[in-house]
Amino acid sequence: MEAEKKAISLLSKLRNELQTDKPIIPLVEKFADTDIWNQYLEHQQSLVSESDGKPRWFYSPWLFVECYMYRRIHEAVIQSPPIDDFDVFKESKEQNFFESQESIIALGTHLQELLKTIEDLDENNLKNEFFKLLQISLWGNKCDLSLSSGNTSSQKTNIINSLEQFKPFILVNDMEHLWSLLSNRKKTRGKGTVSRVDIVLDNSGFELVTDFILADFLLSSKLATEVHFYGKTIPWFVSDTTIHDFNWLIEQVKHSNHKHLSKCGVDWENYIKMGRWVYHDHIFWTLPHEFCAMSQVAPDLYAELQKAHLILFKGDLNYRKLTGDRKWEFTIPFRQALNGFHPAPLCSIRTLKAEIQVGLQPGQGEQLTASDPSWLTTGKYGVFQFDGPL
Ligand SMILES: O=P(O)(O)OC[C@@]1(O)O[C@H](CO)[C@@H](O)[C@@H]1O
Ligand SMILES: [Mn+2]
Repeated sequence: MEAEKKAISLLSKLRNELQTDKPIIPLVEKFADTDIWNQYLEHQQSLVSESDGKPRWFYSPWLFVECYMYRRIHEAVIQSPPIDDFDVFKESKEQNFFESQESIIALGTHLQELLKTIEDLDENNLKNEFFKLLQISLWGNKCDLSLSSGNTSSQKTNIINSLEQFKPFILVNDMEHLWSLLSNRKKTRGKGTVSRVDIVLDNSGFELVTDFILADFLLSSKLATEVHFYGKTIPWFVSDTTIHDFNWLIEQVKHSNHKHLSKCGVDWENYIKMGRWVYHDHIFWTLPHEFCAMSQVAPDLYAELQKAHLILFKGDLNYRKLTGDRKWEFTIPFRQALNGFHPAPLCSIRTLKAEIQVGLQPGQGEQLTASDPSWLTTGKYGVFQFDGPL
């Protein structure tokens, strides 16, 4: 109880600092990333020219203060042993999973039915199935909990039946490039060679299930021989996946009463045991840095990503970090916004929740603003935005 009281008082202090636009202060508790964070704060400070020279909550870049807020929430917890491994968002993440049960069962059933005949599917049918599961993973990204302020944001209807209806809302659709890349590699790779797809995960719960379904299909269709996942080391943007969420979800699926779903769970656990699915942790994902800084700030992670043949970046926050969260013109090419970040061919799979979008056709953004003024922030629109080999 003493520890809880302490954590709550630290959180109240944080809320007060935020609400009254106090200066951003350095982190105090020693943790793996404390020094890098404090260096970054100093760098932000050097950019401020006002009289007291301190970055403040209301006048600093949104990406930076938002990441800082989640890092400070974590600091309040690690300063309060013995509850220092407490995940303040655990309950809402689990609730999202349970509330999406029907939809999850429908997806598990769809996958298991598909796997029965996958060996006999011709090229065209395989491609159609690939596109379906990509779109499911895209719309799964609607279900994040930070946009809804931690309120329920589960998937209640069977998403498979809605794919055609949602298609007009895909603003950039590079799915064909993904297919060409993976199917050409499948045809030309020699026996025993690897095709590796890396997925930079976003939200736990329903979205993570859609990512697992896609990853299972990638192996079962032989479009990939290995899938590597990247999660967050600390609780992040409410619903983001940690190793605990990753393992918890597979356990839940495995112990489901539904035979198709529990089969999914058994298979997924086996993929992990066999090293065909690999989970990676790295503190870089919970730093405020944009991805073009990765090769300098986290060269080991950059080198790991370079081993992939394709990297899928899930979600809105990853898109903001890919593009530096800048006020780009809507028509600027995606590659230009990536600003030199190119560990391997990559694709952002993201529903739009923040006021940034690049790579649109001339006039497309203006047209959307006229017909649907909140198009950038509601999660109603989505993109598959690919940046191919250099
Ligand atoms: O990355 P995700 O889960 O798709 O979205 C995270 C998000 O909801 O959090 C922020 C709002 O707090 C926005 O950047 C973004 O829309
Ligand atoms: Mn998220």
